[in-house]
Amino acid sequence: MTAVRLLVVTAVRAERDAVARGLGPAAAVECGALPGREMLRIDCTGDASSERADRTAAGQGPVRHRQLVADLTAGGVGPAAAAAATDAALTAAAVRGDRYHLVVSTGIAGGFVPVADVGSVVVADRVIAADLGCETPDGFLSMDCLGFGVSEHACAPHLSAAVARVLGAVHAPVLTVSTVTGTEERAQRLRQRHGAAAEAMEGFGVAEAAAVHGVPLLELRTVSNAVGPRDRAAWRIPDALTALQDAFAVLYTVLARGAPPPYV
Ligand SMILES: O=C(O)c1cccc(C(=O)CC[C@H]2O[C@@H](n3cnc4c(=O)[nH]cnc43)[C@H](O)[C@@H]2O)c1
Repeated sequence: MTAVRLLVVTAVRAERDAVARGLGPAAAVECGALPGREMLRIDCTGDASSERADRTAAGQGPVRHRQLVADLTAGGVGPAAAAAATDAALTAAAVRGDRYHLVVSTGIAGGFVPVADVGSVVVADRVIAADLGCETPDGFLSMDCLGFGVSEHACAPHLSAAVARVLGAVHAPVLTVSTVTGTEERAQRLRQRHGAAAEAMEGFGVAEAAAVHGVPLLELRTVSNAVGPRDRAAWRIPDALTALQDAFAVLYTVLARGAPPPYV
């Protein structure tokens, strides 16, 4: 079976480590693929995942798992940091002649309640740069309206739909913002303009780099807070990190046992 090579980009280490726990139990090793950047590598097909295959297949005969090698990086908060980290990793892989099959942008997010409640999982069908453009008296003009490029990227349609189905997740647009929404007014404006399920700060940056390299994209978010008036005390970050870990355990089975790459 073809080995799947995966690049996972989070904003912070707590998210990266939750992903590593979900993809485990194989140990993550520092692979130092890039100067000045930490990269964890997990080969999910070691002895430990053979045990997992045995558990999964108990009483059903042997189930073969595709080899899955995941590189995990915490690229920083915001679309610029995310784009830089993703491009660096994709360029290094291309130079090594060892290209990735899939890039996953992931972490916690704000949810547009009730489409995505706190504690829920969102898999993007597309990522939208929601505050990159021009504010005018007649409304917001996006990058494509201005003729400066695109303002959204599609995620791998079949894969993202399959992952959402298996996870029981919301499958809808995820916004990328440089400024976290902190008022009901802006939340309503974004809700009406895009019909999105969640907002976060990195997806579009990851997507821009992935598009340049021609690598398919997934964005998977777990909801730690409602989009709207700032209420830090209501954030459920530990729960969202646990949900992220659980979601990646499921993603592992989809990638290791579902349709092989190329992802479409
Ligand atoms: O201190 C605050 O009030 C505050 C409010 C919202 C977000 C933050 C962050 O530090 C979030 C940064 C981090 O988490 C993702 N995230 C989570 N929830 C949201 C959200 O509602 N809107 C945008 N981003 C969110 C984001 O991707 C960043 O990586 C602090």
